[in-house]
Amino acid sequence: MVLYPVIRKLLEKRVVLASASPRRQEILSNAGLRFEVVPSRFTEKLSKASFPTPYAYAMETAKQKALEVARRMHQKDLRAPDIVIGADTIVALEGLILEKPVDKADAHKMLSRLNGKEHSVFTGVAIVHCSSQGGKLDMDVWEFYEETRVRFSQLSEELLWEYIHSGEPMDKAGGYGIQALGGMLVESIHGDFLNVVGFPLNRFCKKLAELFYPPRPEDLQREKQDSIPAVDTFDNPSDVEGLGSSQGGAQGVRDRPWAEGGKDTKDAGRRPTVESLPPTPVVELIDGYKVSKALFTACKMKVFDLLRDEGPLSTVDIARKIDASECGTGHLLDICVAFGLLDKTDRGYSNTDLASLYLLSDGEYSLHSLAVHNNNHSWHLYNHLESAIREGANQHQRALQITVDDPFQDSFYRNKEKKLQFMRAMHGLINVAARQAATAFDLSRFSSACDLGGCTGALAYQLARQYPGLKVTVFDLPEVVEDAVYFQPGGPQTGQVSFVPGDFFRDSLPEADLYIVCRILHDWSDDKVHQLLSRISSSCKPGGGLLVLEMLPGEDKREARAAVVQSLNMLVQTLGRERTLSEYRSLLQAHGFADVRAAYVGSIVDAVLATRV
Ligand SMILES: Cc1cn([C@@H]2O[C@H](COP(=O)(O)OP(=O)(O)OP(=O)(O)O)[C@@H](O)[C@H]2O)c(=O)[nH]c1=O
Repeated sequence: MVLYPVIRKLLEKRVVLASASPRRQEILSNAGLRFEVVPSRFTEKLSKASFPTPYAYAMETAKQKALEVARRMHQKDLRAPDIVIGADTIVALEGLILEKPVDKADAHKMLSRLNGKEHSVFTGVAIVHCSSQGGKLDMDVWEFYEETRVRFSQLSEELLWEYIHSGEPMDKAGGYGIQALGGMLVESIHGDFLNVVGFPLNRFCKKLAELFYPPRPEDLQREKQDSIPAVDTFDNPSDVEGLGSSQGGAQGVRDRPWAEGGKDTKDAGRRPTVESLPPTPVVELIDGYKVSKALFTACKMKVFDLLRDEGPLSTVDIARKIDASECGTGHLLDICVAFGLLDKTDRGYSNTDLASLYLLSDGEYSLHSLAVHNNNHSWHLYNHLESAIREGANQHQRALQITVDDPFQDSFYRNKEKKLQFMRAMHGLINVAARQAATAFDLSRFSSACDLGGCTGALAYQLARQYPGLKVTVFDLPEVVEDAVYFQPGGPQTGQVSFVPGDFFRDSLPEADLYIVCRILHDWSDDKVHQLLSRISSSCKPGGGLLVLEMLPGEDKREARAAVVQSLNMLVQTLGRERTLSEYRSLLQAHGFADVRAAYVGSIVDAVLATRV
């Protein structure tokens, strides 16, 4: 029996599980999936230190496992499967990533660490969608992860050793198997059990459903209920696929009684009554701005820095130190707790791991400046969203009394403090996305790259780290380059990266095998994009590459919420918009690029790589 209709869709495809884990095989075959098993030969040797989070490491390993199998199968019989699934399960405790123990002593070390404490189990999953044309393999990658929190009870040495001698720990992340004897070590679990066992089946099904049946607004209600549709909900999967986005077909409303409540319905008897109203995400949507604003304010008032330096602290102490009322501070802190940014115990408030990672003003992956930038700048523009919608244009004139021909030169770069604020915000954002962007494709065939509009060099340094033979030039306006020095990391990569001042619309571009535009094209109108692509195309040698890093909305390939929000943002703030993969494909082909490939890698950017003909 197949509960999720999307599993049925996969029955028509050649699916390969790139995993030797018997648990994964069992979980997926129990779900009714039909697949071949081709264990990956990718050795799990990625440098853990180069990942901002444990789950980023698990997702990358999962992706590499799946890509290795897809490439190998393609090479072997020139027929890649349609879909390759890779997964990687890790245990994370206090910043440490635990994989499978190498021997009994290692298992003992791991289990002793976990003893009496709560840890997280992350499984990263990569779904690689393959297609081949003329013998060339194209791969789109979709990735996600699931976290489950597991608490071990306090265990004696004797019990630990007895468990280790059972042999069970050896092929399992963290040195235990929750599904068997190891279940006795576990006091509590919060989250998906199967995720601990090795495969987050529930999230996998939801992800597939998103990919194959992108959600319609009215589906949000059901999503909120987080339910798996009943068996008979989608008897014929094609019914669901065929639903139009506007009115919904006759088949479509079968499992959406609320869809019939509209003015035009003939069946007014099925209108929801106040007793039968479904849970609504609308209030949450309405309240969204309050939460954003609370986060901006906590960042501005440096609450997270304070708690890093002096926490845990009580409300009274925090209020005194940030020079605020006790009652107001209490509200702010409670919101931060409710949204997972602060922990509250008898000893007071302290930062959660999430806040420590992203919200300290000087953290390596700090998004603090991005929050402050949204507060100080974007917020004012969004006050005029209605005008932006009516006029189809950005709102600098109305909100900030400036006419904008160039959204950067005119609004940020005229004032040193504004410029640095903007650079800090972009630096944080790109730093978080840089690793996924740099590894979305294998770029090792290029020996030089030029990052156009590369700002502080956040992406350039990550590229240098990933490809030790690559020389990267960051090309940006003189006023940006003069301050990029404040953002340079130390380390061996410094020598690989250089900065050249210039305007990519006017000055000649530095020579390179690979040109990169990361979150640049979305700032500009089609005319300007054509101008820039034509300049890149003239500088790029045949066989050279162009890597476009932008969000890719539409294409029915994945949930596109972040991309459509970003596209709206471009309307309000710039002269551009987000473009779909088909649009990029046409643009790039029009300027002499071919072999256009996409990788759906993250929530901040996706990647499109093309080769100069
Ligand atoms: C915490 C826990 C883990 N596991 C197993 O740990 C392996 C992780 O290793 P991996 O590297 O993700 O996978 P693998 O087994 O090496 O297979 P592959 O996908 O080929 O790399 C997987 O087996 C999982 O089931 C359990 O069976 N039970 C548990 O409670």
